[in-house]
Amino acid sequence: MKIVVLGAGAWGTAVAISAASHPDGHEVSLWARDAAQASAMRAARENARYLAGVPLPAALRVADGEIAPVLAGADLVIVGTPMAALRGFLQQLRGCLAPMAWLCKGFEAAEPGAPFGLLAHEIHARVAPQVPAGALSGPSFALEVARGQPTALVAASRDAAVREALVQALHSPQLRVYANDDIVGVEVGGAVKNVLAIATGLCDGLQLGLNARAALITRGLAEMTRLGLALGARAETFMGLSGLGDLVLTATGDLSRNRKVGLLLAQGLSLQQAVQSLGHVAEGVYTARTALARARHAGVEMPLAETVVDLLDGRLQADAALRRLMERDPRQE
Ligand SMILES: NC(=O)c1ccc[n+]([C@@H]2O[C@H](COP(=O)([O-])OP(=O)(O)OC[C@H]3O[C@@H](n4cnc5c(N)ncnc54)[C@H](O)[C@@H]3O)[C@@H](O)[C@H]2O)c1
Ligand SMILES: O=P(O)(O)OC[C@H](O)CO
Repeated sequence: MKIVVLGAGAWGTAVAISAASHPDGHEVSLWARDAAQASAMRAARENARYLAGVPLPAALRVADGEIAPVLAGADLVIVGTPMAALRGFLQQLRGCLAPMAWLCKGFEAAEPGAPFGLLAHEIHARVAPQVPAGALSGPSFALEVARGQPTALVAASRDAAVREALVQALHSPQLRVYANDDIVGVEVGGAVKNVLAIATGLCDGLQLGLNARAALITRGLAEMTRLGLALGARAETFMGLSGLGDLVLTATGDLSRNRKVGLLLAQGLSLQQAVQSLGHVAEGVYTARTALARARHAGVEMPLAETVVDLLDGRLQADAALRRLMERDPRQE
């Protein structure tokens, strides 16, 4: 296959490395918007800024500049940027006939005048519905995938051809790719787990204990599922890789940037300091407000997300956040 990955951050690069190492011998291009970064990657055969120490396979070509020539003849196009850049790429890809998939996990910030922001498949439906598309999600730290460590992902799309293209491109002895047609469930899981990972980082940073962490993850899963069901997802999706799987990984794995934001807030850093120190995107910071706005619009209660939003917006101090959650009225599980 000829595969193009747009965006040379940590995850775009890791997915491109994985595709270029595939036993079927795919031809893979990784496009970076920054020409200097692309040229450094070509020279060093490494993405030193985002994935230092992992060599780029010989079958991986690094591109920059105009996107159209890079896309020519592609069998699969993967957008590897954060959520905030997806709409712009979908607009550019309107004429694309090849299956495409995005890697971002989150809700877009609300457009001016809109009551709330959208999930990626909702942006796709409005901007480029004619392009066959879907999401690649699931529990996956870029560094582990780039190193070829065992990982299982989910190819989510209502379009079977997109699910099949992703499986054909990436399923390998190192990387299992499961197909799922519940794109709403897969995307709600991928977005909300980022918010919950901030909460878990905070909980662990404040040394509240393992009981508290388990309670947070379990109640977080309930919260995520409630929102998903209200938006049309299937309940069983939340028990799978893109729900429970990604929530456990991101909430407990120290490679998570979202978890790290929570840990840094617990140390007393401001949100700005925490975000700046990462050097990578932490989608939960941008997604939390939209997730909560969607929940309110759908009449769904999300006390954990609400607490994270109040914390991020400076209305609540770290140590008061847990008190508020613990002081809620008793209820049925
Ligand atoms: N890193 C991971 O382990 C991982 C795993 C699964 C999913 N994700 C998701 O993938 C998405 C990307 O994450 P990441 O870790 O690669 O982020 P990152 O911060 O490492 O890199 C982001 C990349 O996107 C590029 N970019 C940003 N805006 C752009 C624009 N407008 N046009 C072109 N390029 C642009 C940046 O230059 C950078 O190369 C996020 O939504 C994240 O939640 C990340
Ligand atoms: O580092 P994070 O918190 O953005 O999480 C990365 C992946 O989404 C984990 O599946």
